Amino acid sequence: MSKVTLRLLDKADKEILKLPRAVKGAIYDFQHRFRQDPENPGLRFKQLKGHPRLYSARVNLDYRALLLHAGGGDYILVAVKPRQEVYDNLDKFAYQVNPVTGGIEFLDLLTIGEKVALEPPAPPVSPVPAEEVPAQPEPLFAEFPAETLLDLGVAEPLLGLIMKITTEEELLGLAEYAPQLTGEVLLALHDGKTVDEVMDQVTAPVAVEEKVDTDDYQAALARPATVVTTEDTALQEVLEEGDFGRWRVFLHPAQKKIVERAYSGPARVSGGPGTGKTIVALHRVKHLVEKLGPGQDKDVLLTTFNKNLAADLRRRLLDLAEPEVARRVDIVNIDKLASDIVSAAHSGPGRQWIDDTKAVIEWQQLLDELGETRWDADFLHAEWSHVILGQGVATRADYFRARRAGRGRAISRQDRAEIWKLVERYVMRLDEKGLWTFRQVAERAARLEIERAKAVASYQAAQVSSVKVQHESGIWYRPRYRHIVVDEAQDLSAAHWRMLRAMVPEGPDDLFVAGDTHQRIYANRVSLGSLGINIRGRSSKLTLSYRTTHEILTAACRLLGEEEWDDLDDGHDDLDGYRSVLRGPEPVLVPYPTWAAELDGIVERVKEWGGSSIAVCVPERRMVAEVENRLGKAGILSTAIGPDGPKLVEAPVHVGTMHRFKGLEYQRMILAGVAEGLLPAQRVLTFAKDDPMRFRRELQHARSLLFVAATRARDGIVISWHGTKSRFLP
Ligand SMILES: Nc1ncnc2c1ncn2[C@@H]1O[C@H](COP(=O)(O)OP(=O)(O)OP(=O)(O)O)[C@@H](O)[C@H]1O
Repeated sequence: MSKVTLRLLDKADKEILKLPRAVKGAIYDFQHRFRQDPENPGLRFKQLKGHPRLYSARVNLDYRALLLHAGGGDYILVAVKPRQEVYDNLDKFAYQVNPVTGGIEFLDLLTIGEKVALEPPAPPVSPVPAEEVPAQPEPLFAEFPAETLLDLGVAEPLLGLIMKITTEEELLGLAEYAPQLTGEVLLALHDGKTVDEVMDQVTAPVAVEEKVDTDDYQAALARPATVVTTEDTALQEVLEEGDFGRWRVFLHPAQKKIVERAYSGPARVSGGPGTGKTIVALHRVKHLVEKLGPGQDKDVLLTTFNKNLAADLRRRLLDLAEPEVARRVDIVNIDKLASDIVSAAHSGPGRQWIDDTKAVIEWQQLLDELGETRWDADFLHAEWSHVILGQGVATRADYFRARRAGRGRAISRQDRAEIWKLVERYVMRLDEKGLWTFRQVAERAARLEIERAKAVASYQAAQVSSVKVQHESGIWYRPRYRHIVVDEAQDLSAAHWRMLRAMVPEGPDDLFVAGDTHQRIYANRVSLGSLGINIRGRSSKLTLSYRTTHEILTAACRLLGEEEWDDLDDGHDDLDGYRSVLRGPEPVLVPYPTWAAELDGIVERVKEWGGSSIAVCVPERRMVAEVENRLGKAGILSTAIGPDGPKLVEAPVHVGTMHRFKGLEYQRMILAGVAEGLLPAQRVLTFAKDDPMRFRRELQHARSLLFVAATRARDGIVISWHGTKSRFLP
C-alpha cells in the first residue's frame, strides 16, 4: 500500500477533546498503528455501508474512528464515536466537496442536530381558542431560497436543519459544529448583512475560481478550503493542547491563501483586531524558511513594534515551527534592530535613549529656557520627528522643500526658518546631555543601511563584471536578509521603513507586512509607496475575528465614529466585513460621580469576575498606580504593564495605560476613566485648537487608542467614567 497519511479535520477536534482521557490516549496509539498499516486486523478497518468514502476503524473496545478516504493513501479523521452510535446512525453522516470553495466538508448531522436541539413546541394542555394559540416563531432563514444559501457556500446536507432554526441559540449551536463557511454565512445573514454583502465579504474570499469537480477528493484535499492538520504530528498536538493550539494547525482558508501565496514584491495583510494577522505573519515566516531550503544563515527577519511583542513572536514561532526553522529567523523589535545597527557602527560611549514623552519634556524645557511661546513642544516634536527625521531631511534648504502632507496648519518660509533653528538647538541640547530619541536612532540606522545596500549592490555589480573588490569580511557584501516580515506595521515610522527597505533586496516575497491602521497609536502616518515599498495589487484583508465576540466588536467599531483610515499608502482602508462568530454579553457602560467611586467600582467588578486574565486600562499614567493601590488595599494582586509588557505576568489583574495594550489579549477588560478631558486629553486639544487638521488627527488618535483597548477583550468588557463621559461613547 502507498504511504498512508492521516489528518484531522477542523471541528472534529471539538468532540474528540470532550472524550474521556483514556479514549484520547487510545486515539494517540490508534493513529500510529493506522499509519503503519491500516490493514492490521486489530484495527478492523472497514468501509461503512452506503458511504463509499467513509470507513470505520477500532480505537478501543468501545470507540470507533470515522475516516474519510480522500484517495490513494490519504485519510481524514472526521470523528471518534462510541461504536454503537456509529452503526445506529449511519444515515446521519454526510460528506461533500463544497462546490463553492472546493474544500472537503464532513457533516455529523447527529451532533449538529443535538446542538440545534430543535424541540417541537409543547402542545397546549387543554384546547384553547385558535386566537389564543401562541404564534409559531418564524424560522430565521425562511426568506432565503435554498439556491441562494447554496450559492453562498452553505453545506447542502444541512439545509433541512437550517430551515427549521428559529432562535439565535440554535443557530450558534449549528455554527459550532457545521463547516466553517456555513456557520459564517448564516451568522452574517442573521446579523443583517445583505446576500450581496455576504457574498462579497464572506464567501468570495474563500471561493475558488475554477469549476469544482465535486468527485475529486484528492484535488479537494490540496485546497486551502479543506481545513485539516497539515502534518501528521499535528493531530497529536491538537489532542494535547485543545483550543490553545488551534492557531497552529487550523488556518482559516482566507489566512492560508495569504500565507502560501507567491508575491512578486512587497505584500500587505490588513484586518481588524483579532483576525489573525500575527498568526498569518508567523505562518508566513515558517513558509518562507521552508521554501528557502536547508541553510545556516539568518535569512529572514521578523520584526514588530516593541520588545514584549517580539518576545511573544519568538515564543510562538518556537511553538509553531521546528527549531531549525526558528534558527533561521531574527526576531527583534524595530527599535532594537535600529539601535543594534547604530551601535555596531559607532564605538565610544553609548547614549541614553529617550521615548517621545521624555523628548517632549526636553522640548518644553528648551522652550522655557528660551522664553519661546510661539510654538508648543508637541508640535515641534512632531514636526522634527515626522517631517525632518521621517523624510531624512539633512539641511535647512531641504527642509524648505520638504513635504508636510497631513501635518496640519500651513507654515511660511519664515516659520520654517524659525523651526529649523529651534531644531538645531534641540539636537545640540540632546547631544550635550548624551540623549538620543528612538527616532534619531532609526534615522541614523536607515542612513547606515542605505549606504550598506549601495555598497552591496556595487560589490555585486563588480563581481558580475569580475572586478575584484576587497573587503575583510565577505558578510558585509551580502544583503542583510532575503525576506522581511513585519507585524504591527501601522506604527512603524518612515525611518523604520527606509531602514527595512534597504535591508532586503527588491524582488519576490521581499517584504510582508501585517497591520491595521485603525489601531495606529503612535502617529506615524506613512505612505509606503513613497518609501520605495510598493504594495499595490498585493494587499489582502482578513475579516473574521477569532478573539472578540460579536457584541464587543460591534461596540468597538462604533467607537471609531465616521473617521477615515489610510491603507499605509495613499488609499483608504475600512473594516467592511469585520465580524465574529463568537457571542457574549453586551458591553456594560457605567458612570460614576468621582474617580474615587470609579476605583471602588473597579474593585467590585474584579471581585465579581474572580479568576485571572483581567485587565484594567486607563488613559493616564498616574491612574495606573492609583488603580494598583486600590486593588492592593482590597487584597487583589495586580501588576502594571510597562513598556516591555506586564511586570509580573502571572498576576491575575494587569493594569496599564491605553498605549500599553497593543497586541495583548485578556478574557475580560475594564476601560476606566473614559471621560472628557482624559480621552481625548484636554492638554492635547488645547494645543490643537487653532489647527483644525491637527485637532482632527488628535481625535482620531484618541479613538484608535480606545479601539485598541476595547478589542483586547475576549469575553467581556466594562467601560466606565467619572464626570462627563468621553465624546466617543454612545
Ligand atoms: N486560524 C486560527 N485558529 C484559531 N485561533 C486563531 C486563528 N487565527 C487567529 N487565532 C487566534 O485569534 C487571536 C487573535 O489573533 P492575532 O493576535 O493573530 O490577531 P491580530 O489580527 O494580529 O490582532 P491585533 O490586530 O488585535 O493585534 C489569537 O488568540 C489567535 O491565537
